[in-house]
Amino acid sequence: MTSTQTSPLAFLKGHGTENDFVIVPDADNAVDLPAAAVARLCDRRAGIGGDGLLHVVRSAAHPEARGMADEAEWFMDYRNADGSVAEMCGNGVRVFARYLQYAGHVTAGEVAVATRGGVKRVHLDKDGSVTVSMGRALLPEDGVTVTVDGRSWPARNVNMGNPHAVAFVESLDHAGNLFTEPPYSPAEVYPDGVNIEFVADRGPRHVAMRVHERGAAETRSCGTGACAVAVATARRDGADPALTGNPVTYTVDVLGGTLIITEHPDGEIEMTGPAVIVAEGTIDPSWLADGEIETVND
Ligand SMILES: N[C@@H](CCC[C@H](N)C(=O)O)C(=O)O
Repeated sequence: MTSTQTSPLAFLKGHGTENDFVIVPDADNAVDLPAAAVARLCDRRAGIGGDGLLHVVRSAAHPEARGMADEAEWFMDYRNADGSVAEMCGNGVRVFARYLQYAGHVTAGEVAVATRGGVKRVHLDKDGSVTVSMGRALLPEDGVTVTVDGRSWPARNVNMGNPHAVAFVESLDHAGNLFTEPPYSPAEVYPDGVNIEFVADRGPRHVAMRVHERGAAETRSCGTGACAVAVATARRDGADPALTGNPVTYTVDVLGGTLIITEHPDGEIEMTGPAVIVAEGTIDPSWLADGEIETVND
């Protein structure tokens, strides 16, 4: 926000499987949101609190989204809790679509949302869940070794528009407290940082995960992470839809609920789960413009 912002700023709060977001509607892209302001808003003690922030802007009004304006009227300008910019957020885009419906910008049915990871088609299902077509996963050959409390695991490199390292563990407790990012090597594999998922088996086509998110620490869910986990698990299980010609569906339990992930033979990945708006209000502009950021989201 610029120091010239003097009128109260509208916000909403929403979450998808408890991956929670501050939502800032700003159709004309008139609000400047530097990293410090985003971190202040996402601070759980001194601010509103969230794993990230959804800046809701018309695509035509945002330099990064103008090229997508013909396909998608709205752009999800996604920020992590520490203020850093991310390419994509799977739960965020489902909550973003729920917000568009809540605000009357769209009715139930399908809505296209522009993201830094391209245009995503989101379906507001009649049962209250939200399904998003996430596109295809990339599976670079190079992986890393992740270490927690003296235990190490190989982690599969999966790119869902944003980077993920997926490690299979015997118990999710082995991921430790995840207050800080687990060390991984070689670091060069992820020059822009990475989201790290720990996965444990729960049954046939059913896994559970915990995640350390880039720019936010441990969160209770990560949509792109759940997709990365489903793809990595399918490859581990010898269930590559491109080879079998059959879609494969995984149930992925996260700390905040359950996501259903289907990978189709053409590589397209669909994710379904809840997305809710829980509150709305106004931000005091003098509070936001003022003061130091002393704590990070936890
Ligand atoms: N929680 C999100 C992912 C948000 C971005 C991530 N922290 C990154 O920096 O890549 C999701 O639901 O996908």
